[in-house]
Amino acid sequence: MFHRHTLWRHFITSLPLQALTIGILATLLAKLLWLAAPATFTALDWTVYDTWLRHRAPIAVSPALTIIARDPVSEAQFGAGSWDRAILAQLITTAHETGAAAIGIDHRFNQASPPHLGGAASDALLLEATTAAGHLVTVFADEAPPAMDAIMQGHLILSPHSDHVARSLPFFVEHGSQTLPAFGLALFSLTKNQPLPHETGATGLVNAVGNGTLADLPTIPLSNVWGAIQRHDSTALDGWMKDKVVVILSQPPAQNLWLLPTGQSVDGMTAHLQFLNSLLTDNRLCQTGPLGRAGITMVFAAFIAWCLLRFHGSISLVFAAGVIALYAALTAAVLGGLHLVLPVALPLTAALIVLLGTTAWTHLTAGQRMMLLEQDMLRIQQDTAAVREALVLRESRADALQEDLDAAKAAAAQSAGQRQDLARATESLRAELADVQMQEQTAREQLEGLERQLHDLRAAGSESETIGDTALTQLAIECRQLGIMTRDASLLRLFRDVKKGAGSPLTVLFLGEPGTGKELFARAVHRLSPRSSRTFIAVNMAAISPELFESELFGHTKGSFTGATADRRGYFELANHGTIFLDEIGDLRLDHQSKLLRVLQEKSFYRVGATMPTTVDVRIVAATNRDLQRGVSEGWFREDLYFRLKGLVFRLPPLRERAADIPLLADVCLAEIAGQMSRPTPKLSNEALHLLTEYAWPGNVREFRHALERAVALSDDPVLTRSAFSLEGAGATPTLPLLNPSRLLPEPAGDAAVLGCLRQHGFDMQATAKTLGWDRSTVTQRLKGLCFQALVESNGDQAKAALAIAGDPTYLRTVELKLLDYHNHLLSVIAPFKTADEALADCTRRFKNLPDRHFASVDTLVRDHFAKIPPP
Ligand SMILES: Nc1ncnc2c1ncn2[C@@H]1O[C@H](COP(=O)(O)OP(=O)(O)OP(=O)(O)O)[C@@H](O)[C@H]1O
Repeated sequence: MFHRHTLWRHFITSLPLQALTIGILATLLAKLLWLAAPATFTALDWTVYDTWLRHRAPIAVSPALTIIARDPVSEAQFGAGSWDRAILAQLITTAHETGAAAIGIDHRFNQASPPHLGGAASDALLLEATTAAGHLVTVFADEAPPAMDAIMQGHLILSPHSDHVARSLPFFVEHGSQTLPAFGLALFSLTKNQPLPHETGATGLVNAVGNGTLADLPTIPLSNVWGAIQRHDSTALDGWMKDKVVVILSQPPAQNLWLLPTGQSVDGMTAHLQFLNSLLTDNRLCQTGPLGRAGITMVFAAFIAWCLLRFHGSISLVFAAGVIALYAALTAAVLGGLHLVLPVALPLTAALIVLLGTTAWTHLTAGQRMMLLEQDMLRIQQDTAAVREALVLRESRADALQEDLDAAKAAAAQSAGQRQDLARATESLRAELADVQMQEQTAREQLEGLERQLHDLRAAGSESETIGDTALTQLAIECRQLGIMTRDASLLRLFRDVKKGAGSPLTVLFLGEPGTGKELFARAVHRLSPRSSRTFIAVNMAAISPELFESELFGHTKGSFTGATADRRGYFELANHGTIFLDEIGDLRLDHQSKLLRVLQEKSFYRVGATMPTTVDVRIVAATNRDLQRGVSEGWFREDLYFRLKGLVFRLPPLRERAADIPLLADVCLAEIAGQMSRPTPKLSNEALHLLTEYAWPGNVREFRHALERAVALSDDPVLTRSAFSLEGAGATPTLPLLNPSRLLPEPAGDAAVLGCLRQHGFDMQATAKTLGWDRSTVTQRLKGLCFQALVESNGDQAKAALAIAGDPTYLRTVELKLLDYHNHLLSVIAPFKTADEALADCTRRFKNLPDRHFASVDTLVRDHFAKIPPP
């Protein structure tokens, strides 16, 4: 089952999920706003439709429709009010006999004719005519005679929206137990001989010809038709009525008017006839239903939310605006092309809500997302370190096996007697080698995958932070006041978090390479904390002599040991109510670690020689450039102490990852250095600045400052050029340009250059070999020679030798492993021999690819080894 925390982590790291949630909430909120102001939202929602209706090209008038309407002549002839129903009966009979496809009349059969209009005789004639016509639709009347049951009755109702504009008519309305179809719809079904549709809740949109008045439809004056009937003019009657939908408008114009989107007020019959015309000309308009509208709004809102979350700053706004504009164009295109009306108000309101909501959400969760990203990065960094270690071991194993294989092959060629044994040994070595090479390849692929993930996370980390330029500038000013020079966004963000954490009592741990400013930040924590008016004590744990550890840290009482001539307070007491900075905490011996742990846990300790404990109130800040996590897994750092120190952890980025800081630091340092030497401040040439920016700076700002000091001291020029800096000196790690490396470093290239290239590639043999254009075993032999040489120079101290080769502590572990492996292999090769000379003779054969200059080191190592073996 999913843990709540896991779900939250999953949610906050998944952009699509967040976008979808924001989309759903925005849709709901937009709907609520709609309910609060329905008229405004309705008017906005139909803007595109209303505008389109007024400005589009007029739709066709159906040739299959004939509307017979009263005219001044007929008014004079038959009177201005209701007619004698015998006239209507005559018109219906004529239409029927002429072959009309369907007949519609606006007559209501709910009252008997008065005697002066024909009375019962005319009623009988009309009933007879309508019954004979069959295909006939009348307007619904409450109490129609029973004989009307065979004839269809339609309603003339429209459904005005909340802004009082009538844009649609209901397909059906309920009246008591009856379901009445719309007049136009009923006529259309009759004409086409189709059953009425079963869409009870559906509505039809009016797609009016012209302005939507009756005059825009094909009307024929009643007097003309009547004249033709009198003259028996069958040609004219055929032209008007044959195979057509004939609608006879016998009633004086109705008083009940509806406002159309075109701005015209029309009666219900006109609107229904407009609808009928749109059906006959296949110009029926559709609109999305409530579910469709909600769905479209949700997708639209979620997409905008995704744009805002995915891209930051003004780019995200440009994307969001683009999506909105695209949707507006789409609504117009879909209405014009597909005759489908898409929602407008709901999506636009939701978009606005998303715009505000997403900005607020991003700000509210920025800290959390950053924390999760950092956790992920830390985890992947640990995985990467483990895989790198596995890779190094496999790589070394593969190289050693290759050497053994070569030696076995050479032996097999020389010794005829043991040929079979040697062939078997060769075969098994070959199989083992293939196996190890495969494992190496797998580890390499895994490593590449992890490094890609790390890269993506770093990119996400720098993207997901949305501190504006003004905020960054303000942070840079605050940093400067504390002596921290930077304009790097990641360091400024870290400073912002340090500022936040400084107020809490939590222990702070700074990690980072030497010279990255850990002590500077530790002092900043103190100055930004409520303890800033009290003492700040910095203790270098690596520099305290082991014998004096307790006395230095906890103090002693007079006479507690020889030389303790008076009571003395230790650093913890001196820092009481203030801050103690435990620098180089990773270099603390294990026995001292447990003593320190007790103080951190209990905030009390015994002075050396004291019988009563001393209690203090101190804020702990610690720093190290060593990997404490690895220390825990390798056993040189106590896990409980590590957890005590891990209150707030900050990893300071190395200078090479903060290229923007180089010019700033150069300006500040040069001004300071020149001031100290009472000289005018020199400038840096562009080339020199480029060199400083390209350099890897393993000693970070400290090394950077020293390089500038050296350059200023040795040059009198007002402009420091590239030649003023000797960065390829001891311990330097030049960054090799990515030119054709094989041309740059021919085979006899100096060891320093090969080492530089190895460091540049993090001691990845394959990558180094590729850059140099050599095969991997040549690079391995070079590194092996260098490792042997470093071992000799450090008198067999493997840690020291590894550090000399690694240069940068980041790769110390990798080099340590390789060095150990090379050395162990050498020892395993010479193990069977009794004397150094015999062993060396075998080494010459075995390590035939090792550069000659390194054999002196092999010689020393082998002889030292045999010198240590006691004589039998
Ligand atoms: N951002 C910075 N702005 C100005 N000076 C800096 C900056 N970072 C480091 N320095 C300077 O670099 C030198 C080394 O800094 P600091 O001692 O704080 O580094 P550190 O990480 O604690 O080094 P170590 O691990 O070797 O103790 C100091 O002189 C410090 O003032």
